Amino acid sequence: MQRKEKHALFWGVGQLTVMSGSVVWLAGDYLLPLQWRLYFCAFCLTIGMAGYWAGTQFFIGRLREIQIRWMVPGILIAGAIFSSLWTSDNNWVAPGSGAALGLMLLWSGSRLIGAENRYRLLGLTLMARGGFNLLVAAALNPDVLVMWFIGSSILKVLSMLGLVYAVQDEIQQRYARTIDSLSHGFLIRDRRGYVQVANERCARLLGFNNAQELIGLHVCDLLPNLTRDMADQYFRRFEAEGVQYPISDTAIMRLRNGNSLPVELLGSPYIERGQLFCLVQLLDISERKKKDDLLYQAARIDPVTGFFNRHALSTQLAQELAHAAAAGRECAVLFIDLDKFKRVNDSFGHAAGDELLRTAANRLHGLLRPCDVLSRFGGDEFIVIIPDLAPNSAEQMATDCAAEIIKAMGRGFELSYHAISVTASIGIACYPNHGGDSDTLIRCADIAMYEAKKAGRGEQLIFNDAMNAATKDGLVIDGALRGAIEANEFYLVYQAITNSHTGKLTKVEALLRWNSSLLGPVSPDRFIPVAEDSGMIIPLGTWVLDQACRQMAHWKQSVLDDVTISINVSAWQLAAPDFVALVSQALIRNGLSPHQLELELTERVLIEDAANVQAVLAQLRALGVGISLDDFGTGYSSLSYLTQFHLNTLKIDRAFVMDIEHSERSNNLVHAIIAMGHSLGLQLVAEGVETAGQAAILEKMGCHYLQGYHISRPISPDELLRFADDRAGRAPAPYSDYAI
Ligand SMILES: Nc1nc2c(ncn2[C@@H]2O[C@@H]3COP(=O)(O)O[C@H]4[C@@H](O)[C@H](n5cnc6c(=O)[nH]c(N)nc65)O[C@@H]4COP(=O)(O)O[C@H]3[C@H]2O)c(=O)[nH]1
Repeated sequence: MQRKEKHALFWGVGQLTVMSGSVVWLAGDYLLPLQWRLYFCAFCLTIGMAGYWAGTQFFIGRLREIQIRWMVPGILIAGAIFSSLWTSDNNWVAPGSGAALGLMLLWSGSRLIGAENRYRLLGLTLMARGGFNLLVAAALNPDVLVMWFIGSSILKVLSMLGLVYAVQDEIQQRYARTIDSLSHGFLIRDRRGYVQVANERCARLLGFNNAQELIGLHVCDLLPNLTRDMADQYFRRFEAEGVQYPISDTAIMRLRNGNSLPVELLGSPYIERGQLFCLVQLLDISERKKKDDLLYQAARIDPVTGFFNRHALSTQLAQELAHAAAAGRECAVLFIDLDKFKRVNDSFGHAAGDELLRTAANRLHGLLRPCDVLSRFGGDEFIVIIPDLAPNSAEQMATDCAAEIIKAMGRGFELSYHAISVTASIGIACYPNHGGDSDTLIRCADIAMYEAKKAGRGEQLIFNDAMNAATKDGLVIDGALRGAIEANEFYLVYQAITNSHTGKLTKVEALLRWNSSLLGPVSPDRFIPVAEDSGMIIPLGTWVLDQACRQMAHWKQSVLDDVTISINVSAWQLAAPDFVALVSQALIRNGLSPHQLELELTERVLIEDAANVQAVLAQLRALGVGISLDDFGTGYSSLSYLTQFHLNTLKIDRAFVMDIEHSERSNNLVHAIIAMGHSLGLQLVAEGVETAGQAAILEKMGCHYLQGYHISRPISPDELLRFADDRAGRAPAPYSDYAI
């Protein structure tokens, strides 16, 4: 039972028993014999007084448990005393009761007047009633009884009003205290949208001095993005059936000082006097929103460069493509890869790598239009979206932009502690020519970038279908390469390299062959680049080194005992930290002397990672292993490599040898290479010698060794042995019968 109801109960019981006692006494002997009326009235009086006393104590919060426990015995004792007093002289019943009641009411009124303000009216009326009762008790006669009845009825009505006022005020105060103690802002709006009730927290949240200032404002005054229509519609949602309460929404509220505050609104409807109201809780979510924003940023922004990351790029590109499709425009995607970035990271550390990425990104950004989008796609890869291009202009715009980027990247970077030069390779794909969705366009641009990288550093290429086919081929080969070593699908063939003057077999080149169980024979030109990309070249290269050395060991004591075997080594193998150890172990394991092994490198290997390569080559040279530069003349052809890397052998590419008989230019070029090789003390091998005429010219020019189909095709070990036997037994002569 609620507090006020208990109070009403006590007072009600008091009132009722007093009235019953009065009625029974006034009814006289008609109702009960005197003795019984005396008992009844004595107990009615004590119960009535106990009711007033307990009600008052309860009202002012002083009613204790022990007092309640003693109430019944107290009533019985007091009732017994009254009845024994009145039995001796019943003239005292009416004045005694009036006086006792009057004193009780005076006490009750004085307690209430001394309590809170809201009890004053009630207290006054009780005191008036008490005084009135005492007066009447003092001058009791039949006329006074009527007056007493009328007067006390009026005062009772006034007491009731005082009670109603006190109770209502207390309920309101309690209600206000409750909503003010809520940690959330809280307001009640009516059907028209006007604030009816608000708590202090709500006022503080919205920058008002007190809740009163909010009363009467329209919700549209607090929510800048809300129109009256929308506010009305919002309300109608409550009237719709099946809606779960509270309805939750987030909104930006306008503060009194004009600032805004993100809040979560929880709205619950309720009906009061047939009117629909909405009770709204306001939760300040500015901290949560800040965190959300941070998370959102973190999910979209690359922490190193501060530009979009891969995830944001896809979303952005999808939006640009949707816009382009709707507006009949074109769009270009530039896939940019910083060449040699890995080397910067490895040599100068990640801090320098990050600084390079940041500087490069800022430089890139400086070249773009405001509407272009720059993102770091991962590692050293950036993607630029050039949106909103006129029909048939995307490729031109993209190549112009790519040319500017390549130029800008080529200017070199002054980092905090290092000056670094990098180049950029760029692949371009355009919407709608190369694809209609972001994944396809990014993939196409990536493929084109890869091809651009293959074509040389600092290049740009637009995607075409042939590139796609090459990539698909690469993927198929990549899949088939897995497990191919374990399945013994590789073998080596050997191509003779003979002395140009004597025809004696001096060296053999080990060439890798792959007979794939899935794809059949696959040429090294197809699978070596794929193996290099996937990293498979490391175990494959180790296998070749081991196999070639083992074969050499097998040829010991034969006619091939003193030939040198040369094997091709890719850049990745050379970069592996244990490469020198692997070479040395292979030699020891197979009982070979280091000068019997020559490693063939391409020019690209030398420039990829010059500092590291130089160190590794120095160790290999120290070991006694020969180093030969393959395909000389096709790539960078920098003379500085020849001195810088202390090479033993220079292999002249077959592209020059091929035309030597008919092209004066090739002839002059080969001549110059041979002369230069002589001056540097290098051994010279001419590759791709296919005719006797070529062999004769090369011999005349002073080329030391010849290799090519004219001498022998790459052949199996047994055939090579027969070839060597044959050569050892007869005079120098053109030879081309061995072929596989
Ligand atoms: N047209 C013509 N071609 C001639 C003639 N004489 C030799 N050839 C071919 O020229 C290539 C010489 O090998 P390369 O320049 O090192 O070029 C090699 C080498 O770069 C790479 N390669 C082969 N085996 C290995 C290996 O074990 N490891 C690595 N990393 N690369 C290898 O694959 C390339 C191609 O190898 P192959 O297909 O075996 O092709 C071989 C050989 O068959 C000729 O007179 N005319």
